[in-house]
Amino acid sequence: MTSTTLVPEGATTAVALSGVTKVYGRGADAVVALDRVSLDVAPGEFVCLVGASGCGKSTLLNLVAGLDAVSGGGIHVAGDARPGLMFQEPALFPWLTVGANVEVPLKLRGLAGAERKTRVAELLDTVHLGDFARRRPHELSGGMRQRVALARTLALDTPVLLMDEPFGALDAMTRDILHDELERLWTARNAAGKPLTVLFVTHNVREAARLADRIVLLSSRPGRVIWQTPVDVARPRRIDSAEVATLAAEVTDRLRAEVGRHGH
Ligand SMILES: Nc1ncnc2c1ncn2[C@@H]1O[C@H](COP(=O)(O)OP(=O)(O)OP(=O)(O)O)[C@@H](O)[C@H]1O
Repeated sequence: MTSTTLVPEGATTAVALSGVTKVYGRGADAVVALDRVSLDVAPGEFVCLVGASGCGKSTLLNLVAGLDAVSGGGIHVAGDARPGLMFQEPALFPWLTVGANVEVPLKLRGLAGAERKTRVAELLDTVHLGDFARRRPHELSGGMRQRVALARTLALDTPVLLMDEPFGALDAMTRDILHDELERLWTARNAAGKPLTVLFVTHNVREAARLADRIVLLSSRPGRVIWQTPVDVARPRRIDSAEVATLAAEVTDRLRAEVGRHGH
């Protein structure tokens, strides 16, 4: 099975991948990273992509972000909106204050000075950093820096958020808090009629079961969609709940079977 979708027929999609193939290099050195991946993501849907190391998860996000070109197939992002991208490293400008970091996308979007100030304050409040606008990144903890990165990505006012292991470098407690915050702001955006579609890559199956509306499992290289499941667990969720643990165990079994099939 290389082409699957759980989005009801006729529903609009925020991100559509159809038969996406990505090959790096040429000839004998060619690496097929993705092989005919098809995936429709509904507006406001939270999709977690899981898979063994090297199965092409980051490649997929980079292609959706427009940072690289597909070798075959097509990608459509609704309204041709530029997605926001967040990585494991916050990638903040160390010489700028927290507020100035969040202001960068607003300047690029051409917002006037007064409007920028208001928006920076709102965004920092959203991630509970209202009192830290004048600090510099090195004065903050890792979790706080990732919150600044999230505020800066939200400043793009994008309907599509691409997250590549964004909490992978954080301790479990901090990650837990950021899961709550991300879920809260994602729920608020959807409730306000400004859907936030999230494509979230993780190695951590518990994290996927904690956050996702749908979990999509990619095969080992070349990456293909081999299995997916809706997550019917009421929100807000807890990562240590029995329902999340049961689903995570099922995904782990599937992942183990896939890794075992490939011997790596
Ligand atoms: N620029 C590149 N040139 C050649 N091969 C590449 C390039 N980028 C990625 N690859 C290869 O493509 C495959 C998919 O890489 P990718 O980083 O997308 O996987 P991943 O699932 O995100 O991995 P991980 O979980 O380890 O982060 C890997 O085999 C990788 O070595």
